[in-house]
Amino acid sequence: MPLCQSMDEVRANIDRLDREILRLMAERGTYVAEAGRLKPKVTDVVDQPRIEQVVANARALAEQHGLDPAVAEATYRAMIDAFIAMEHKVFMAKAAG
Ligand SMILES: C=C(O[C@@H]1C=C(C(=O)O)C=C[C@H]1O)C(=O)O
Repeated sequence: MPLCQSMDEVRANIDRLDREILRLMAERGTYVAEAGRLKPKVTDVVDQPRIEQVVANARALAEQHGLDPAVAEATYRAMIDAFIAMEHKVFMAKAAG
């Protein structure tokens, strides 16, 4: 049973889901900023074991929801890279006083 009858319908649904994803990404970003505020040393900003744990969680959740885990992993690695850049800025602003 197809989900959509037209490309307009496909894109309306993608846009609807992107609004939710972006709202959740913004909320996620507030906690990444908190990490930048709480970490004592700049070398703590990139925590490789934690990154691998987040990616493994994303792959497992993707499988549960019927998403290709490779898509989840690529998306999460790109997202975490961008959040780390943001966290680094927060850390440097804090360190500058
Ligand atoms: C938020 C953290 O900082 C970084 C960002 C992460 C993320 O976006 O999930 C994970 C690991 C960190 O390198 C953290 O250490 O938990």
